[in-house]
Amino acid sequence: MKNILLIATGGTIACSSSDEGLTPSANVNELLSYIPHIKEKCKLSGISIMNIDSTNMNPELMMNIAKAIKEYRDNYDGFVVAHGTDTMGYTAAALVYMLKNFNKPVVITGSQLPMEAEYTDAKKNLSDAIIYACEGRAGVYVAFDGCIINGAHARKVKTRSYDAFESVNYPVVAHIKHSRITHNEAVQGDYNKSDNSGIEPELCSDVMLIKLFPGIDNKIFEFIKGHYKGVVIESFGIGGIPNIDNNIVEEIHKLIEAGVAVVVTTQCNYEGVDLDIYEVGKKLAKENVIIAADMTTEAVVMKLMWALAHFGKNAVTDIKKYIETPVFCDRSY
Ligand SMILES: NC(=O)C[C@H](N)C(=O)O
Repeated sequence: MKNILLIATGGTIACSSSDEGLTPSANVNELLSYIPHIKEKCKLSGISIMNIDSTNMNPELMMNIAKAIKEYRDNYDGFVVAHGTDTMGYTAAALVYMLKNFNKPVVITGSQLPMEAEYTDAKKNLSDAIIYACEGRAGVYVAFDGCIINGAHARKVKTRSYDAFESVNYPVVAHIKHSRITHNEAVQGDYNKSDNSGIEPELCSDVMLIKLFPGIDNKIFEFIKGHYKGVVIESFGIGGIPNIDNNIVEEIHKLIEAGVAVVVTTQCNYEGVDLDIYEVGKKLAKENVIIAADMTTEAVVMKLMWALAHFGKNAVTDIKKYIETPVFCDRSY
């Protein structure tokens, strides 16, 4: 029987109703008490390392999740993280980078309704996550509504429905129905075997994320130059960046000259950026602009945080190389 550790962090899955609204309160053993049948599938232990609504998640706390996995890495065959759904896509992506050289499964899950609610999705999601962790397929995944999603591609797309998560720009890795897994073998072969050389739980949070909109004021870029080591810019469409009245292309030149790591992604959900299509983009691509390709914004923000923690400011060439190289199939080009 596989030995699995459940790491509880809070989220709706652990919430109870109170006069102030839903608050995370159930501890890890209470969560497990709702799925007694799972004991037939594996040996389970649980720890609570925080009990927060995931709107309060931050890089420091994400690092604590990675550190807990590092601490228990040799004692278990797989790990399940119970987490709020609102920032789950960010934490999943952060774990992909912090754990990229870890060769055991880490499955993150949560729910739209609390475990104690009558029509909760929590029991299924938690059971599915544990069942997938028992499979022994290394990597970081999100288990939600019967889907197993690559941790670098999970995005919350619905605020209320059970099918809240989508696998953006990558196929669903497996489906789980009535505890039975159907693997999508077409994608399994893509994963490189990690060398288990170590968990690197460091992130640098000196990062800004900007979504362009018609009329955006350039002054924000001057502020970014003085305060951040990296910025992710959600451009228009396949990579459109204003260069006439509101010359943001010029601002990007200045940021790069100042040693800030500038990543260009898109505000479209699907298919990614390609700066080679339009003239403005082509010019930018020749500089040290980092191209996010079809990574999700969640993944690119966390990859930048990981890269900045390891390569530092003024190491933009190394950061560019790292971000533009696929890790756990986070980008397809
Ligand atoms: N469904 C949820 O888990 C939402 C909650 N606000 C959280 O992210 O912690």
